[in-house]
Amino acid sequence: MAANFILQPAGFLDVPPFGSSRIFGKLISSRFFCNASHHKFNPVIASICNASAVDPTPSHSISHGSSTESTLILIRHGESMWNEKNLFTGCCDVPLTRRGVEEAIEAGKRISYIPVDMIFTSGLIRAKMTAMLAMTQHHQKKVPIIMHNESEQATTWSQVYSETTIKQSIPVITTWQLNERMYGELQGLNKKETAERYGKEQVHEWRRSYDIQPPKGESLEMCLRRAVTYFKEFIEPQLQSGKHVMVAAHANSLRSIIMYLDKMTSQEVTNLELSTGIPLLYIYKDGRFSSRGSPVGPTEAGVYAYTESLAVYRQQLDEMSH
Ligand SMILES: O=C(O)[C@H](O)COP(=O)(O)O
Repeated sequence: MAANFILQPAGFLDVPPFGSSRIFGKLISSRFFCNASHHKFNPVIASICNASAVDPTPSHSISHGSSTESTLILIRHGESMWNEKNLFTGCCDVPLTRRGVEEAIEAGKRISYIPVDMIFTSGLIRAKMTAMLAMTQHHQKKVPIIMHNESEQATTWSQVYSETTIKQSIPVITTWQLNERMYGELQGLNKKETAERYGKEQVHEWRRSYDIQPPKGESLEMCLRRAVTYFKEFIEPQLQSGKHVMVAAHANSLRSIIMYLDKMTSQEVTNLELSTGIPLLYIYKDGRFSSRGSPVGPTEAGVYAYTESLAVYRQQLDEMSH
């Protein structure tokens, strides 16, 4: 039985009274919801649908009456080889430096006790590397698996056939909507040299203003339109259904998402700077996001005291490893 036919995807299917039967769940999912061919014109839906089938159960959730609490981790990728050279990168697909690899591993240690059921990354290797390296440190010891739904064949050829293995996996959805802003004709140029040529103020405006586009590139506002639309449409429903989500992306796609989460004005966001490899934690509850800053380390008590759920989850992981 193929992975995307096994379990109902949370958030897509209201199971009827007799739907707790696994068999019935299979039939419903395969016929109406998780059949890759059914979604062949919508790879995004297919991807998420398939992912939900990979890991259907939140690793730990606490419901308070009708409300569920879930965690959201945002992380900017570690230092890339063009960050090191101080080049405008945008949508150019460059890997992490050695330091970037270490930052990703360090970030992984900092979130090693925070539950993660699903990962969303941009389509760029520096974000994917960061997510994967971070997960090598997680105490849950689940394996992140990149979902391949770019074609029907890719979906079929990447099926997992063991339910036990599926339970030990974390689906990773990659999507261009979380990519770095497209920096247009600045891509590949040195930031310092560009400031010398066009003036510091002009370059600062291109880099930090909300609605001014760099030459032939995207403004933050344009980047926000695709990143936040994707977030609302595909990530928020997962949080609503109780899944704990990590998003590995980029300075500007994350600045736009944070602008939305923290309800920042277009003026406030101009001062928001994100360091490479620093995870940020949000708690999602009753349809609201509250920012909890950045977990400092697995031994630091503070962050786990924020919610009962996090404290219990941490304790469970500790018990499992002893
Ligand atoms: O694309 C880039 O060059 C960086 O990742 C972000 O650049 P910025 O700090 O100029 O926005």
